[in-house]
Amino acid sequence: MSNYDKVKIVVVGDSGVGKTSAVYLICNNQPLTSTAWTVGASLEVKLHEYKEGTPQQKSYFVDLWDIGGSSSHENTRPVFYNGVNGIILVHDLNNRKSEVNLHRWIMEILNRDSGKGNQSSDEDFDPEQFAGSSHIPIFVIGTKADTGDGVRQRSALSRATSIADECGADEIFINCLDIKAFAPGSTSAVKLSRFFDRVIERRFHPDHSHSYYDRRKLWPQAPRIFSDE
Ligand SMILES: Nc1nc2c(ncn2[C@@H]2O[C@H](COP(=O)(O)OP(=O)(O)OP(=O)(O)O)[C@@H](O)[C@H]2O)c(=O)[nH]1
Repeated sequence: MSNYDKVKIVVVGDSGVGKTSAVYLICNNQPLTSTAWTVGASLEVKLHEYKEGTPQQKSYFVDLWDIGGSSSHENTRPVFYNGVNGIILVHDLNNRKSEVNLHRWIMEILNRDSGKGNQSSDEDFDPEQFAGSSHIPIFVIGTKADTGDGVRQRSALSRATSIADECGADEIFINCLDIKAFAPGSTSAVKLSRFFDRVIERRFHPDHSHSYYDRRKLWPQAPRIFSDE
């Protein structure tokens, strides 16, 4: 197998929101027809072309760690958060609570070393501090855009209430069962590719990534909390 450099991205969100379905679609370019609860975590790998079409183009492996959302596994999950280079937050567009709960998922990743796990409350979450202290790129996926009226309701919400906006992250709404959800050139595919580029840039070319963080007015003095730096 080719020896490409790789980055690690964890995919988190409540049980049943569609993490496994989204990861499968991203890595296999086809929808998953039958799913089961993810126990622990499962790993899918995508070969990504960094800065495709430019002289800097290079292939990298993107490891997508699909973390089981069941609360019964929360004590064992922190082991999967070591050396994380990026985070994909997944919520069900027809289940507003699943978006609110993403605060807890972020706190679980932040607290992985403290033993607090998922016991943090929504009130503990300070997106500015989170983004500033970790500098970890985040991407948000809203699933089940094909069902209910979740997309309409979600679009009507003020931007201030969106987790993506709180974290300075890009966001897409998709139907994970649609083979065209990440069709080449589509908005979703372009945003996802840009996110992978950011994760790779920050891990392997940190000198080039300042403009991204400057734009988001992050907190430069904050301690670095993730270990692989
Ligand atoms: N209609 C529709 N169904 C979806 C979509 N995404 C996921 N599903 C369905 O939702 C159910 C749960 O999907 P999973 O991908 O297993 O959810 P998960 O987040 O990985 O769940 P856990 O493994 O328990 O953490 C499955 O029946 C999927 O087929 C979507 O965009 N549209």
